[in-house]
Formats: sequence, structure tokens, C-alpha cells
Amino acid sequence: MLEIRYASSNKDAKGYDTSRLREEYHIGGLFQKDDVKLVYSHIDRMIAGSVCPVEKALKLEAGKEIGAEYFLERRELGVINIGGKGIVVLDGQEYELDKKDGLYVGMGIKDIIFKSIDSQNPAKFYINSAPAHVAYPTVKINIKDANPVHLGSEKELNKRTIYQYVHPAVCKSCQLVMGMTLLEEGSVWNTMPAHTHDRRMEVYFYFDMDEDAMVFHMMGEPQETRHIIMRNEEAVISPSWSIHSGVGTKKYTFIWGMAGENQTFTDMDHIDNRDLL
Ligand SMILES: O=C[C@H](O)[C@@H](O)CC(=O)C(=O)O
Ligand SMILES: [Zn+2]
Repeated sequence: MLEIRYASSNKDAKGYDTSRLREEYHIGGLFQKDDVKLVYSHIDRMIAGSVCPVEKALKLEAGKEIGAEYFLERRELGVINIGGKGIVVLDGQEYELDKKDGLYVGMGIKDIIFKSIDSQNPAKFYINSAPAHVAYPTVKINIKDANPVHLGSEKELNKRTIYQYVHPAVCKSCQLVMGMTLLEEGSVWNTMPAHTHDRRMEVYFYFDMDEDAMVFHMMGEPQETRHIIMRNEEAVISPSWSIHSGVGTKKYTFIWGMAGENQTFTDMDHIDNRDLL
């Protein structure tokens, strides 16, 4: 249920071939029917994964890997539903999540259950979780409650809106920051011009893609770039030393989540396009 990924050094990553890059950073096999799939990255101890309840309800449980009595004993959680209508039950209280609805769940919630309303159109819960030290209130976040940041232009093929869901402008969290980026029709690039933020790691999750569509996800140090091919409903870990940017062959949407030293979204180190190698 919980797969461990250790942190990798920028010095080692330079020598990785395609399969090793994928082994370290790419996350596939998400959203298996009636299954919880989680990847525990040792980079900032971020957990990313999927909960896909179809016929039955699924519980989020703590394994030995996190050494706690229950999943959120010392963690916080961000959830965004990318499927049909679903319900998250937190210590008995129900939160209904439509497609693109999010939920911040604070530390200390013991019992976490995920359900679909219609098994013909099941909910698909994408989750990020980071270590926490304070119990902040649970908040449901509709895309209309999210903080929109408009970026890019048609000319640069990167016109998009970044919806900040779990972010200081919307709700309190210990370190988790999470949101969703929607591209305008015809725009194919995300996060280009690229940036790094050595203070925080990031995980990108690409979805709403046709089966034959691809996103070439750009990663690596700015002068040592690589790509990882992403298909629908796949995620990729971005170490803090790495750029994270993608270009799609067809339309796509993605969810990003960060954890680390701070929550200052605007402190990224921008890279001039002329400096990438
Ligand atoms: O640090 C921030 C993250 O990389 C994303 O918010 C960027 C993003 O979604 C985009 O530019 O499209
Ligand atoms: Zn970033």
C-alpha cells in the first residue's frame, strides 16, 4: 500500500537513464479500483497517492512506515477529487466532494473514510500529506474558494490559471501547499519559464488527458535537464533542486503539491529561458 522512495542527490541524478529516472521520480498505477495507493517520498516526507473507492468504502490507515497510531496523528492532508461525486467521512462527519472540490484535513482526525456516490461514475481522490505539528481546522475548498493566479500568454503557449487550494490565502496548514493549474485551450506549457525552490519539494499529478496524450515533464537542475513522459493520471516527484515544467501533446490539467521550509509561493528562483541547458 505504501511504497517508499528515498531522496536522490542532484549529483547522482545527472547519470540516470530513462528507466532509473522513472524508478526514482515517476508514479504510475494510481487509481486502481477499490484501492489506496500511496508513495512516501523521503524528500520532505511527502506522501502522494490515490484513493479510488468504487464498490466499497476505503479507509486511510497508518502503516509501520509512519510509526503512528493513525494516519493523521502527526500529519495533515490535502484531497482533491478528480472523478465523480464522492464523500470523505472524517470522524463521522461527511464532506461531499464534486469533481475538482478539495479538502484540507487537519492533524488529529482519526477516522478517514472515502466513498463514491455512484459506482458507475466513481470518485477519484488524489491526496498529498505532509508532517504537521498543529491541528488546523478542516476546510472544504471549492474551486471558487481557491485563490486564482493568472499566468502566461497565448503568445507563449502557456496561458493558465493556478488555483491555490491549500494556501495561506485560503486556509491554514502547517506546511502543505496544494492546488490545481488549468490551461487555456491551445496553451500547452506549464511552469515555463521554469523555476526551482530549494526550500520546498513538489509533486505534480497530471490528469484529464486522452489515453494517447503525453506530457513531456521537464526536470533536473536548470543546466542539466531531463524529461519524463507522463500519461493520464500519473504523478512525478520533483526534488527541491529540480525544475518542474511540462509540455503536452493534447490538453491536460495538473495538481501540484509542495512541502518543506516555507509556504511562500512567490519566492521561487526564476530561470531565464536562455539559461536552460
Ligand atoms: O511552485 C509553484 C508550482 O510550481 C506551481 O504552482 C506552478 C504551476 O502550476 C504553473 O506555473 O503552472
Ligand atoms: Zn514550483
